[in-house]
Amino acid sequence: MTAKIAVLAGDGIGPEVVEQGLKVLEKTAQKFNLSLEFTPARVGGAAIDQEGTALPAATLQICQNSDAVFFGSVGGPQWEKLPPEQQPERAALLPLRQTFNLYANLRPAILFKQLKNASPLRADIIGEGFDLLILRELTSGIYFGQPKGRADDKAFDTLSYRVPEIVRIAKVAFAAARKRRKKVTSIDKANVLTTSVMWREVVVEVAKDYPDVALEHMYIDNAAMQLIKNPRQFDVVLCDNMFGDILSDEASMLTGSIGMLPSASLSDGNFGLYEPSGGSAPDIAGQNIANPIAQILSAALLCKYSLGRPDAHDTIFSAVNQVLDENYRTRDIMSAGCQEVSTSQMGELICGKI
Ligand SMILES: NC(=O)c1ccc[n+]([C@@H]2O[C@H](COP(=O)([O-])OP(=O)(O)OC[C@H]3O[C@@H](n4cnc5c(N)ncnc54)[C@H](O)[C@@H]3O)[C@@H](O)[C@H]2O)c1
Ligand SMILES: CC(C)[C@H](C(=O)O)[C@@H](O)C(=O)O
Ligand SMILES: [Mg+2]
Repeated sequence: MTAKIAVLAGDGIGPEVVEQGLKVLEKTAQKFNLSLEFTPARVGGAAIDQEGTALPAATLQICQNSDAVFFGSVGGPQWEKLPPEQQPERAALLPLRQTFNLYANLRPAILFKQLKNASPLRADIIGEGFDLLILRELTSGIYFGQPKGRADDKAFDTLSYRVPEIVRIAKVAFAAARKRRKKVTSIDKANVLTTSVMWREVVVEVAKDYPDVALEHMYIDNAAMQLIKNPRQFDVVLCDNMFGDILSDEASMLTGSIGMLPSASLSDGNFGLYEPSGGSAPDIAGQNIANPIAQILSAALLCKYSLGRPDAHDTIFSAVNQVLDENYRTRDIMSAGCQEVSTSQMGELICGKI
């Protein structure tokens, strides 16, 4: 059976890194005899410029007809003068997440041992490395709560959660932890926020069905500090939408660069949207220097979750490992004694190991 993949490259470095991700997916498909059909579609600022809207109906239709969306990134200074609700992030990415009910956002932050020198952490803190999973609730919380708006000299957003929204993301966290090191750290601000008090209560309830998984609670401010003090204490880090956004960027840097952090946004079935956790990086766009590994590892997650092929995932992961073993680095993860390569060279090198 042919798997249909919508390709939404978007803005900034999006097209450059998506091209490398596609090369890797094509090579992987050959190796594993998978039939993949790619359909490109415009999104974000690129779609605004061509069609006057960040998420054209045709793009949404292509996504609806697909088994997965391979997404680059959207946004940039050119579109920041538009009314906020027309800008790429709010008019394309958030509606996509909501339309497909992609409530579970997996952001695995893994320190490849070859990148110890690229991490800002001290060697004794890194130890043998770390492998944590930031699990971010993606379709509720302050991003989507109503009302939001402005009146006179006031602006407001609403942070709200319903119990079932917390139950479902907590179940994903415990199920994931069961296959890992059996620990969930639930992040909240229950000393101040009413939503967090309920979040904590609900997580405690859900935990009763997973007695084999240890649960701890941590305030967001402490978590931001503990991540740097000792990232190895974490296994699955369960966060609401906003806290997960922030902690995942922080965790990415501990692995060497935001250019290393992939993500999978999932719902209850096999459909998913796969994108790097970072953005369109306008400061380096068009220079062929962006790190494509986050996009390539997002392709690996696509194989695992939407195609049901963990073997293809592992092959891509191992290809990245081998290229790092050979000391090839993009600029963001460069260190002494390594060879600097461009975005496209990194993509080629990884393809060569598949
Ligand atoms: N999912 C998305 O589409 C997404 C995510 C985050 C930000 N954005 C948008 O991207 C634009 C820029 O946002 P920002 O600057 O806050 O965040 P950003 O992640 O784009 O960039 C932050 C810094 O990280 C660097 N960086 C990011 N990805 C990199 C890569 N693959 N390789 C090497 N360096 C990389 C950038 O050069 C920059 O210095 C904004 O319009 C923002 O809204 C989009
Ligand atoms: C671009 C923005 C809307 C998005 C978010 O905040 O979710 C991004 O920062 C991310 O982490 O995917
Ligand atoms: Mg973010």
